[in-house]
Amino acid sequence: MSSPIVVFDLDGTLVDTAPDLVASLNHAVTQAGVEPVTYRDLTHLVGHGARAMIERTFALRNKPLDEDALTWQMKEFVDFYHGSMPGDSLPYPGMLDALDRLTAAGFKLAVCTNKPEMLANRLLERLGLIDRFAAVSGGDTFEIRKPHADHLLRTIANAGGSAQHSVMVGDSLNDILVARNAVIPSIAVPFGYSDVPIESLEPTLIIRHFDELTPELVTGLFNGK
Ligand SMILES: O=C(O)COP(=O)(O)O
Ligand SMILES: [Mg+2]
Repeated sequence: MSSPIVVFDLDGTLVDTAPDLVASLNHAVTQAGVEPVTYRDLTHLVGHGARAMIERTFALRNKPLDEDALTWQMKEFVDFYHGSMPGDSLPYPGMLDALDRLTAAGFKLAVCTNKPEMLANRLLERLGLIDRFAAVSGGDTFEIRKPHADHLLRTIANAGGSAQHSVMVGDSLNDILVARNAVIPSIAVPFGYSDVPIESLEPTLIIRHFDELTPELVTGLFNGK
């Protein structure tokens, strides 16, 4: 029988990965003479996976990037990031307790991220979180990715969850869009890496802190559908 499920985005939602994303990106791009980026830049660069983050960084700095250079940049980025995990990345306040509450109430949990699957799994392993999730899918797990509805729907199916009894929790446009495309309620958090105010994304609900993420709150969204 399929279970109720809460699906989470990873970067900027479950875990504050910004310091390591910035450090790994700068490790790669500065070797090509590209000016290092800052946390403020990151909100415009992140969200579409690692390749897009590198491409956007070169575009931001008006530097050309051909296919071979991109392949080389990806390897530098991934090797450095993978090798330093978990680095300075930390779960957001209250996140672990929220996962405990939901699991105790019978919810399945899953991760739907545009981060490459291998990096997502490694980060969750290094933070001791991997066993909490019935499924983890990355930007390269399927032939499509967020905001395509199937990224979320296939994550839910892989986790043995029920799409009718599911919500998507995220920090950015692609998380709210994937939920809307899949006709699933969305919960936005304001502490991640959105480049626009999350109110403008029109999620079903906004929570300011993980303490607000209770089984009752989630179940209320199912009933409201
Ligand atoms: O790494 C990215 O570009 C996006 O990651 P997220 O989907 O977990 O926010
Ligand atoms: Mg995110």
